Amino acid sequence: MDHIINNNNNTTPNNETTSNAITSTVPTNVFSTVDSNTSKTAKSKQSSNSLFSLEGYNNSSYSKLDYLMNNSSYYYDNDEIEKDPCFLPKVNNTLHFETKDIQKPSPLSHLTFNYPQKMETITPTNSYIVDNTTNITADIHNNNNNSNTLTHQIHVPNKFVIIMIGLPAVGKSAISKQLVEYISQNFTSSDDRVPLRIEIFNAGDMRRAMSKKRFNTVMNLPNNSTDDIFNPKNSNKKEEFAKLTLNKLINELNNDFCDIGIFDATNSTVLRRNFIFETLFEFNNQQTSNFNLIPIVLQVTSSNPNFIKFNIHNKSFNEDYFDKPYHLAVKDFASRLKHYYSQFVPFSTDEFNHIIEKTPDCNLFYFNIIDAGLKLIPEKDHYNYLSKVPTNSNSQRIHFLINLISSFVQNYNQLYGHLYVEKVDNFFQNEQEIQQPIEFPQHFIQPARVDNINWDNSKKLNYLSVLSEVVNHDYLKDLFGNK
Ligand SMILES: Nc1ncnc2c1ncn2[C@@H]1O[C@H](COP(=O)(O)OP(=O)(O)OP(=O)(O)O)[C@@H](O)[C@H]1O
Ligand SMILES: O=P(O)(O)OC[C@H]1O[C@](O)(CO)[C@@H](O)[C@@H]1O
Repeated sequence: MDHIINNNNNTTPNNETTSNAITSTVPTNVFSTVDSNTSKTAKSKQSSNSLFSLEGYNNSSYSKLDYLMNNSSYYYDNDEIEKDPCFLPKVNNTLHFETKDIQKPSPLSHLTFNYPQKMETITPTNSYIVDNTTNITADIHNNNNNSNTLTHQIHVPNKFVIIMIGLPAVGKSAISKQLVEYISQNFTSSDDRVPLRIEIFNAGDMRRAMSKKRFNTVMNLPNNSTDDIFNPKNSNKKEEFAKLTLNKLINELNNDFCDIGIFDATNSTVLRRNFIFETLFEFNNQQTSNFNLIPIVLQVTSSNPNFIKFNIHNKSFNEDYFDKPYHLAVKDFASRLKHYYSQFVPFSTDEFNHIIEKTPDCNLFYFNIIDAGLKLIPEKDHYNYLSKVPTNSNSQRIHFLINLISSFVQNYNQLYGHLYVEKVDNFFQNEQEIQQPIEFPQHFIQPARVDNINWDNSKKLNYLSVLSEVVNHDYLKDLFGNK
């Protein structure tokens, strides 16, 4: 459906006065925009054919507006303006919209824009944007000082990208799934709100899918070949999978298949995160982007050795190791973890501040979950940066989601974390029963996954034995020594 800028001036157009009797005086055209803090008005430079012009906008808003305008059709008193309207090259940050042979706006006439449908979702990013709703008001003044005000709001919906950060096996994927559940549950109970659709995009799944395509197998231990992609010296391969995952996420958001994309990867280096933020902000500035993407960082940290051991244990049953014996899987994952610890840089408030300094017109949110929510983060240590003060329903959506995530994080331990902590405690209950390492029995040579289904106490003791051997005091010291 096309969107029409309607005349919202109560003055009814009067055909008698909309004759072509335009004086040679160039009408003063005003294109004004409103934002929640300030009202900005850009007056036209008077130019012979200028219908209106805009000044004071920066490159990105200029290019979007330029695109918007060039892809619109224009009607003047219900007659389509036949000659393509065009823009003069931008001079001094002023956008001049010109038509070659249009009659100049006459008293009380209508000017109508038809935006192509996709324009509805274009995200202008700058000063003329009000929380992603663009108020475009064009006052066409004539020399009698009558004016018609043409107003239209372009709603540019927000979508959200939750960027998980954390070392392998800290629980990012588990928490992502819990967050999906939490958000979905809280939406179903709401009255008139449209539920937000959430999807998880996991870089490990992408790696496995791509490797499967390439080798028709996922049998190679990711860490047991010359191709060790977890070794920092091979990081470019891993980066490719991350890029593919992020692209997939952005595409699905842009095609409106979901509203929130969770980017589930370690995102453990500043370089990677810079890439993510730049990609998202560039997307927001692109003319072809249908939505404005708001990044939300959710960092998961765990320093409890039992948590780490338990998680490594669980990881040895994941898809990377479905055909591998338990002890090999544990060793391999432990070695992967070492690589990650050696290069991990936690997301910090400095990094947060740096991003918003570089991109002051962005929105950015930052949350932490530490040790399954056992360590509480003071509310003030969750960071919110909203460059645009919300006013309308579009921004209510941001507030609603951010409040929801905030309450998920603040109450994480009561909501989900305590169950996990219980499981860890149960798992280690009998650890003291292990006197010395046990010989690997036959079932350890079988694929680990088979064993995991119904492990009895004796198997558990064997698991603990292997774990204690691999993830031992020296290993943990080495791990944390790197930090
Ligand atoms: N908060 C948690 N709630 C429930 N289970 C958890 C939690 N944290 C860790 N786990 C357990 O630890 C294992 C590893 O967690 P998970 O796979 O979520 O880690 P991850 O950070 O996504 O790891 P990776 O980066 O290697 O994919 C899971 O199988 C899960 O059983
Ligand atoms: O590319 P990143 O940020 O290291 O994260 C993805 C990787 O993290 C892991 O989940 C680490 O265990 C792998 O499965 C996956 O390949």
